[in-house]
Parts: sequence; C-alpha cells; structure tokens
Amino acid sequence: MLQKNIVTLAVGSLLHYLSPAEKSRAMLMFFLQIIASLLDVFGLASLVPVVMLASEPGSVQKSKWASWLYNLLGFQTEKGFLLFAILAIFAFFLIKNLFTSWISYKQVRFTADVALNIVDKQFEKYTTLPFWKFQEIGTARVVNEALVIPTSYLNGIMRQIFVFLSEIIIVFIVVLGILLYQPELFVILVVTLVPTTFITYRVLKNRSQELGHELDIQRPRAYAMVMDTFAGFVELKLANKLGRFRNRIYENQRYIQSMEARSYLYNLLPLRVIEMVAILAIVTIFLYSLLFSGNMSNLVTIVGLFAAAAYRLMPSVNRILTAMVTMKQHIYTIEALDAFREAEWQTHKVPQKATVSFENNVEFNHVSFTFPGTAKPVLQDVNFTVKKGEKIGFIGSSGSGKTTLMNLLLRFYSQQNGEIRVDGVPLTADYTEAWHRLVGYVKQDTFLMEGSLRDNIALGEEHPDEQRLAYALEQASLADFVKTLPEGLDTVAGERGAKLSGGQRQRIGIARAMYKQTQVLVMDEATSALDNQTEREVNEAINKLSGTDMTILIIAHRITTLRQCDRIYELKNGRIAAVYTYDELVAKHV
Ligand SMILES: Nc1ncnc2c1ncn2[C@@H]1O[C@H](COP(=O)(O)OP(=O)(O)OP(=O)(O)O)[C@@H](O)[C@H]1O
Repeated sequence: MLQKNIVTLAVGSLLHYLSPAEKSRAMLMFFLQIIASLLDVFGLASLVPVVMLASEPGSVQKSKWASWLYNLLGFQTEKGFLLFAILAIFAFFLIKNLFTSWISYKQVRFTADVALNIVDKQFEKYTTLPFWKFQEIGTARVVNEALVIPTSYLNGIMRQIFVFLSEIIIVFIVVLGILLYQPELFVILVVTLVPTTFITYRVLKNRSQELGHELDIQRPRAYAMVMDTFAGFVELKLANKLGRFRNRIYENQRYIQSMEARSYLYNLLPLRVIEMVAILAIVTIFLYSLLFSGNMSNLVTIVGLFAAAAYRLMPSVNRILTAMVTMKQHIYTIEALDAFREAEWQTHKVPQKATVSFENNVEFNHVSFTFPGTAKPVLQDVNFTVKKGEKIGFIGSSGSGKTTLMNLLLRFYSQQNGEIRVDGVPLTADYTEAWHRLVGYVKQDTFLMEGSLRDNIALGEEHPDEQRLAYALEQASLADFVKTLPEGLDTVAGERGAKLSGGQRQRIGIARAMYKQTQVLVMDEATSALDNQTEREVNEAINKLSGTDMTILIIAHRITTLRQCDRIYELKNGRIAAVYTYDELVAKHV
C-alpha cells in the first residue's frame, strides 16, 4: 500500500483545523515567508560582491553595475562608495531581520491560535463522548489527548511544516542560483547532498514514527500510575505498597526517558551527517584536482564556492531533515486528533428540543440494554411506571443492573430495545438536554471538587442564589452542620471532599440536587463506609425529601432507607423479579 508522504499528511491534517479565514491567514503567512526567504538569500549574496570590490582597488570602475551605481549616486571616491555600500548592507540586514522577526512572531501567534482551537475541539469531542466510551478510554488517556497531544501537535507538526516549507524555498532559490552560475558545482551538490539526505531520512523515519507511538502509549500510563498512587494513597499505605508503586513509576519513567533521549539524538544526527558529507565533498574535490587536474587555482575557486554554498545550504537541509524526522515522530498526534472525528456522535450532534413536559409519569416500556462489545444483556424487557411525585425503591443483588437502569433513565446510556417515555413521549436524543435540566443524581460516591461548599452545591455558579442555597441546605439536613463551621459555606471541601464525612458528602449531593430544583431525583445509596450515625443522617435527609413533590428513585442496600417508598422493585439478572410495599419487604426479610 502506498504510504502517504509525511508532508502531505501534515498539510492535510492542518487544513482540517483551519477555518476559511485562517486558511487565508496561512496563505498570507506562507507568502510573507517566501519574501523573508528571498531576503535571506539576497542578504548573503549581496555581501560577496562588496567584499570582492573592496579586496581589489580600482575594481569599482571595472564592474558594469558598480560603476553605473557609482556614477548615478555621484560619488567622488571609491572609498566613499564602498563605505556607502557596506552601510547600505548593514541597513538592509537590520530591516530584513526586523521583518523576519515580525513574520516569526506572526507565525508563532498563528500556530498558537490554531493550537488553542484544537484544544477546544478536543475538549468538545471528549465531552460529547458517550459515557460508556469515556469509561473505556479512561481519565489518564483523556488528559493526554485533550491537553498534551495538541501541544505536541503544535510543536511536532504545525511549527515543523512551516519550517519545512520555508527552508525548501531557500534551498530551491540557492540551488537554482548555483545551477545558473556554476553548473559543475550544482552537479557536485546534487550528487553529494541528495542521496545522503534521502538515506538519513529513510534510516530515521520508521524509528522515529515507532518512537512517537511508543511514547504516546507510555505517557498516559505514567499519568494513570501517578493518579492511582494518590487516589489510593490510604489503601496503598496501609498495605505497605507505596514503595512498589514508586518502583513501577520509576521503571516507566526510565523507559520514557530512554525514548526521549533517543528522540533527541535523532534530531541531532542530521546535522552531523550533513556536515560529514560536506567535508567529504571538499576532500573529494581536493583529491580530484590534486591528482588529476593539477590546476590549483581552479581548485581554490571551486572549494571556496562549494564551502559558501554549503554554508548556506547545510543549515537549511538540516532543518528540513529535522523537521521531517520530527513530523514522523509526531505522526501519532495526527492520528490521535483524528480519532472519533467521524464517529456518529460527532458528525451530527442532534439539535435539542427546548423543553420536555413532565406532569404525569415516567414509563419504562420493554427496555433492554447490552453493553457495546459484550454479549449478555444487562437489562431485559424492563417495564414499570413511576407517577410524578412517587418515591420508588430498587433493590437487587450486586450486578443485577440497578445502576445501569438509572444510567438509562439519566440518558448516559441508550437502550437498544424499548422506550423510556415521559408523559407518553419517548425520551429520544433530542430531549437529552431538556431532560437533564429536570433530573438530579446523587451517586454512591458524590463528586466533590476542590472549592468551597457553596461552589460544590451550586457547581461553580458565579453568583449563586442565597435563598435557594439556604433551602437546599435545609432539605439536605446540612443547615445545622454548616452553622457549626466558622467559615460556613465558604469552607473548603478539600480534594474530592477529603475534609467531609461520607454522610456529609452524600448530603452535599442531595443539596446540589435541591439547589438545581430537580424534579426527578435518582439516588444511589452508598454501600460501604456508612456507619449508623452517617446512615441516620442520610436517611433523615431522604425522609425530609419524601415530604416534597419531587419524584424520587432510590437504589437501596438497606431496607430502612426505603421506609417512605410507595413501591419497591426487585431486580434479578436484569429483569424486574418482584414488586413490594415497604411492609411486604420487611415481612419477607424478617
Ligand atoms: N461499562 C461496562 N461495560 C461492560 N459491562 C458493564 C459495564 N458496567 C457495568 N457492567 C456490567 O453490568 C452488570 C450490571 O451492573 P450494574 O452496575 O448496573 O449493577 P448494580 O445492580 O448497580 O450493582 P451494585 O449494586 O454492585 O452497584 C454487571 O454485571 C457489570 O459487570
């Protein structure tokens, strides 16, 4: 199969991220770059005649162009003319370098803007992932794809493609000049530089690409390990396993560092190789003239010219090669940015309906669900109806499908068969956002962010409504607790709510749902780490909510939690196996 050339690949991928306006900006940038390259070459070329004129007195009059300019500007002495010429060249270099710096600034700004766009697009892509896909990918990988990859793409592809294109122009101009001026030298240059550049690139390109891919696999592993070590700090410390985790991180880092070192080396190699080739060419010309032609003055001219040409060409060819090798190393960033771009949830984000009416009931109608990539259905033919304002309990052994059922109701998953209807209307994808405005979810492990209790309840709202906050605290049985805190709602919860007890964390979740004015509350009672006191606190909050007209669905692991429920469904192997009242359930378990 024909492998796409790295330059075409890079340009193609870059074009995808540019809006029409940015494409015009890129074209302008490219055009300015050509001018800068021309000025670069012209600057160096202009030095040669001036130096030649200065080295041979009287030569100004002999040269057609120099004498024309001399007379035009009305100079009286050759010295004055040469002084003027060298100052003019200085002024030219000054302006040229100001201009090229300005272009570099523009280019850096431009690529940084595009990179910002890409970060944003990556975030958009990952926040619209279906929940199951997100779980499959994992946080460490998402951090890598959304934050690290765009920067690597910026440095490894975008900036390199600009370097590549501008240096190609310089090489082209210089080589063309040499071809016209000294065809012999042109042949020497082509014979020496082309095969070596080609061979160096061939040797490095596959290794570079593999290296990039391997780094892309290893980096998220490193993040995951560090995240695990600190998320599991307590357990790992008690099990005396922190040292082992440290060793694993060390091994992973050692591997990454050795690859980084190789990658650095690959970027240095082209310069060394090209330098060797240049000196080898000089030696060859030298030997050839010495042994076969015997004409030493001719030798000095050719070697001198070759050295001058190589002096200008070598850095350019080096930069071209390095840019190509670097792009090869970063090919994985193009692939990572491409990932999921064509997936169906990306290509047509469903236009959303403004509201969903919920006045009567929510109904599960023959709902079945199987996780993608698995064979066994987790839910099968589930049917039940919850009237508005009812409190419904769900029980069942671990793995019976309770959480999955709630995730379907919350639209984090989509059922393959059947319908979930609200007031008779199927909850299709276009109702997702409207439905999310009505529902709240208190998970087993309530999510708490680094911030104050206020931030955690209002989820970062800039100006939270104080009245609603007070009501939410009251309903979640948190008001008394908050009063005991010197800083009240401004108390910081600590990382993942570390400064709060399990019961307090769950009640923050309840307060959050109350603040949001949730109409349908889904609660997943915590299974572990709830002592009697905490359980009482959470139950107190749930009992309080029972007095409201909120519709509540509770997954419970303790029967006592379900005291206020109108009905309790028991799930077994993904099916509704029985329906109880609270008294029936108590009688059954006595
Ligand atoms: N992302 C997933 N991919 C594949 N299978 C999954 C996934 N999440 C859950 N499952 C499987 O689906 C089944 C139901 O899981 P679910 O979390 O709904 O059970 P549950 O009744 O809530 O259990 P628990 O009471 O322990 O929380 C389990 O067998 C589980 O292994």
